[in-house]
Amino acid sequence: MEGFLRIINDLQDVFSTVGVSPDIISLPQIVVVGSQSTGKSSVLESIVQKNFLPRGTGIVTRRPLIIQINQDVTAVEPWGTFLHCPEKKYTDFDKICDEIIRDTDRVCGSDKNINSEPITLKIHSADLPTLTLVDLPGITKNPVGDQPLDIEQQTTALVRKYIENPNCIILAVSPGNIDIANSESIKLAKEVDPEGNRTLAVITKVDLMEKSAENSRVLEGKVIPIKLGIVGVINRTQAQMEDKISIEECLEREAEYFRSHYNYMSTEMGTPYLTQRLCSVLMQHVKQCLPELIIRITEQKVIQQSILDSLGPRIEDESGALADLVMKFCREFRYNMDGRRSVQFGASERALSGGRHLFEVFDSAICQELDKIALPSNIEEDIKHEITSAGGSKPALFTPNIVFDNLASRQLEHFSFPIKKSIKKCSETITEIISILSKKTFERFPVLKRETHQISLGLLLTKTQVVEKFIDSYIQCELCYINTNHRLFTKNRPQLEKACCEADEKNSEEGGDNSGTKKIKALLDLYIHIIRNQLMDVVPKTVNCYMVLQFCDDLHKDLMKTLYSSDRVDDLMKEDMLVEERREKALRMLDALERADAITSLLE
Ligand SMILES: Nc1nc2c(ncn2[C@@H]2O[C@H](COP(=O)(O)OP(=O)(O)OP(=O)(O)O)[C@@H](O)[C@H]2O)c(=O)[nH]1
Repeated sequence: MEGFLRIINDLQDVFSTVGVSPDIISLPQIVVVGSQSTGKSSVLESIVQKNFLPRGTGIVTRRPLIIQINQDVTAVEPWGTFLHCPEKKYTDFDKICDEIIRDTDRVCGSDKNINSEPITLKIHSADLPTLTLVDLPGITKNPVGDQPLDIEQQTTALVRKYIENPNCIILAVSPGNIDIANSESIKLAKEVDPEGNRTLAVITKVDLMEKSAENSRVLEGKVIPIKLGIVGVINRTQAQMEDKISIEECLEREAEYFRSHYNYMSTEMGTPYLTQRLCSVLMQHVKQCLPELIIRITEQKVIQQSILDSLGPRIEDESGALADLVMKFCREFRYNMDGRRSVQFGASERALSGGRHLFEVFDSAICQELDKIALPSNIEEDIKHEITSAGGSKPALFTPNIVFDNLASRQLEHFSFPIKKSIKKCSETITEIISILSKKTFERFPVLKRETHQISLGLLLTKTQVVEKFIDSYIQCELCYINTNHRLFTKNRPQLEKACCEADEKNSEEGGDNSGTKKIKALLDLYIHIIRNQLMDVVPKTVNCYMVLQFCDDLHKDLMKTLYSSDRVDDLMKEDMLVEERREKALRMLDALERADAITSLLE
C-alpha cells in the first residue's frame, strides 16, 4: 500500500520539474483549505510533528506548499529537502522555515502578494506515513494592512484551481470556535465536490469550542454531514510553543481532552487519528485514480511526440537543410502551378492549385476586362471627322485606307490599360502563392522565410516586367500594322459590307445617312474583335511562359546563388525562438512522461 503513495510522490517530483499543469496530468494529493488563521498550518505541523511553517500576522502562506512525506526507515532523524535546491539536506526544521520564507519572497516579492507557483518540500522520516499534503494561502475576506484589495478573489481563485482537480482530496479546515454553518472551506468544497466523495472535514480549536450538545452534533457530523468524516483536533498553540511544551506532550493533552470531553467518540478524534484517516482516504483514492492516470500518461506521450514531430527535429547540418528546404519550396511551387498540389487561398474555403487560381485570373480578369472594351458611343462622329480630314482641301471620292487604320489603331490603344491591370492581377496571385508556400515551408526559420520571400518576389517582378514589355511591344506592332488582310477579317468582311450597303440604300430612300460610316463602324468592330481574341490568347500564354515556367526554372538557381553567396547560412537557419522553446518544452515533457511511465510500470 505504501508503494502506491510513494509512486504518487515520485510522479509529483517528475512533473514538478517540468511544471506540468493539472489540465494535463493531475496527481492525487491532499489539499488543506480554510480561511485565514483557522489552524491549517498547525494541523500540518501536528501531522509532521515538527514546527517548520512560517507564522505571523496577516497572510503568511502566500504560495502553495507541497509537503511530500516519505516514510524512510533509514532516516535516523527526520530531514527535509526542497525541490528547488535538492542538494541541500535540512535536519534543522527552523532552517526549513527560513527557506520557505526566503523562496516565497523571491517569487512573490516581500509585499503581501500571492503566487500560484508551488514550493515542494520533501520530508523523510522513519515515523511518518507516506503522504502528500498541500498547504494553500488562507481564504481572506477583507484585506488588512497592505494586502491587495482583491485578496479574496486571488486566494479563492488559487484554492479553487487546486481543489477543482478531481484527483485531489479536500481537507476542509474550520475552527471549532465559529459556527460551522459559516465555514468558508466547507462551502467551497461543496461547490467543487457536491457529492462529497473527496472532502474530509477537520475542526480545529476544539479546546476553544463550548462543550454543548449542539457542538457534539457538529463533531458527530449531524449538523453538516461529511461523507468521508469530520475529525476534531487540538493543535499546539503559540503559548504552548513559547512554554516549550513538547509536541508529544501536546498530543497526549489532546488525547486526554477528547477522552474527558467526548469519550464516546475519542478514538475517532485527534491528530493521530486524522493522520491515519488521511492515509487510508488517500490510499483508496490513489488506487481509484491510478488506472486513469496511466492512460493519461500514455495519451500525453502520444500528444507530446506529435508536437515534436510537427516542430521537426533539431537541425544538425544547416547547409544541407537549407538546400533541402529551398528545393522543397521550388518543387512545391512548381507542383502548385502544374496542378499537382493545392493551397488554401485567403478566406476561400476551397483549396485549389496555384495553376488553377491563375487560370481563373486569366478567365475573369483578362477576358472580362478585354470584353468590356467596345467602340465608343460617338464613334460615328469620329468616323465622319476622320473621313473629312483625310480628304484634305479636296472633296473625297473614296474613303482612303488611312481612315480605317487611324480609327482602328486608336481603338486598339484602349487594350493597353486593362491588359496591364490583368498582368498585375496575375502577379498578385503568384505573390500570394509564394507567400503561402514560403510560410508553410520555412515556418521554423523566420530569417530564411523573409529572404526567400524577398528573392522570389524580386524574380517575379523581373518576369512581370518582361511580360509587360512583351505585351507592350505586341500592342505596338498591332497599332503599326492594321492587317485588313487578316484571314478572319477577309472572311467576314463581304457579309458585313453587304448588310451595311443594304442598310445605306434603305436609309438613302428614306432620306437618311448613307455616308458609309456604318460600314466602317462594323468593320472596326470586327477588327477589334479579332485582335481582342488574339490578346486573350497571347496574354495568358506570355504570363505562363515568363511568370510561371521561366520563373520556376530560375527560382531555384536564384535562391541558391543568393542565399549561399551571402555566407549567412547560420543566420538564415536560425529557428524561431518560439519553435525552439516549444520543442524544448515538449522534449522535457516527453522525458518526464517516460520517467512517469517507468515509475507506474513498477506496479504491474
Ligand atoms: N487554542 C487553539 N489555538 C489554535 C489551534 N490551532 C491553531 N491555533 C492557533 O490559531 C492561530 C492560527 O493558526 P495557524 O495554524 O497559523 O493558522 P493558518 O490557517 O495556517 O493561518 P494562515 O496560513 O495565515 O491562513 C495560531 O495562533 C495557532 O496557535 C487549536 O487547535 N487550538
